[in-house]
Amino acid sequence: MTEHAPLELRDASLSYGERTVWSDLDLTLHPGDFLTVLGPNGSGKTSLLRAVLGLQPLSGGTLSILGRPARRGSKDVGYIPQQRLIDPATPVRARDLVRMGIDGDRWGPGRHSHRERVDELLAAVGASSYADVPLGMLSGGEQQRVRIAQALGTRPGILLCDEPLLSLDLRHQHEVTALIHETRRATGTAVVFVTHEINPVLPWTDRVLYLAPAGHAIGTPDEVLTSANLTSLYGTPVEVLHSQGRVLIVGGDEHTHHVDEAGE
Ligand SMILES: Nc1ncnc2c1ncn2[C@@H]1O[C@H](COP(=O)(O)OP(=O)(O)OP(=O)(O)O)[C@@H](O)[C@H]1O
Repeated sequence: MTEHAPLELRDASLSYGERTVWSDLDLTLHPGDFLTVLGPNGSGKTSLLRAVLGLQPLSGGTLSILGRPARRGSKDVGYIPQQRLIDPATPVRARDLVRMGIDGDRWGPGRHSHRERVDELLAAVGASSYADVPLGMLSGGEQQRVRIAQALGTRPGILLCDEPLLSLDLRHQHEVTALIHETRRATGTAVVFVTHEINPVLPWTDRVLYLAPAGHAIGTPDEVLTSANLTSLYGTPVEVLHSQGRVLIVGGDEHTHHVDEAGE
């Protein structure tokens, strides 16, 4: 039996009406791969996630997940949304949210058989001690851990992360990215991580997909993040600087490359 890749795109393109967001995209993710998706506002990063989630059809080419077409609600795809703080008044507890990741969005009393799995998922993300606390009372970093546990509920082959670090401080950014890295090592889940800031995920990134108005580039961070490459992708001078293991991109659409507060 052939092993199917968690994600395969062949000659893929995505358009909204007349506007083509990206095209000629060829990409194969293997189990455990960590792909970081970068690009300026409007370059189609979210659209790529929506295509993998089965919410947005391609306008050309093919996309398959473990050998099957993308499908809305697929248990093969886990999704961690952008960090949004939850209403402090919500009665939903951490363990309820994680159970919804296993059950789908069905409410009602938890099925007893899932209790162990929920406990296991909460423990894997270090959230056992606040399993019964309402979500709205947790810190942003704690909420994001619970969302990771929820996304892993169905043991997905691919984990989509949509800027999950927004509004987290540096320590929590590091904890969340390290957790996602450990998860893909332990479970073989391939990771697609959309972000405006490469540095928090640079240590874990196997390959970068850089989407830009003039095209895209795929390769290791060293291959893709060069002044020559980005200058050609943006069509305007861009300089890539390296300092103490961090990457700083100057020029292009500068405001899309936040320099985190660790920068000197
Ligand atoms: N449903 C839609 N109908 C028409 N155009 C759309 C739709 N969704 C997105 N677009 C357009 O497609 C382009 C890509 O949008 P997308 O949200 O994928 O970019 P992005 O890289 O995620 O941007 P950002 O970094 O700002 O989140 C944008 O120009 C956007 O306006």
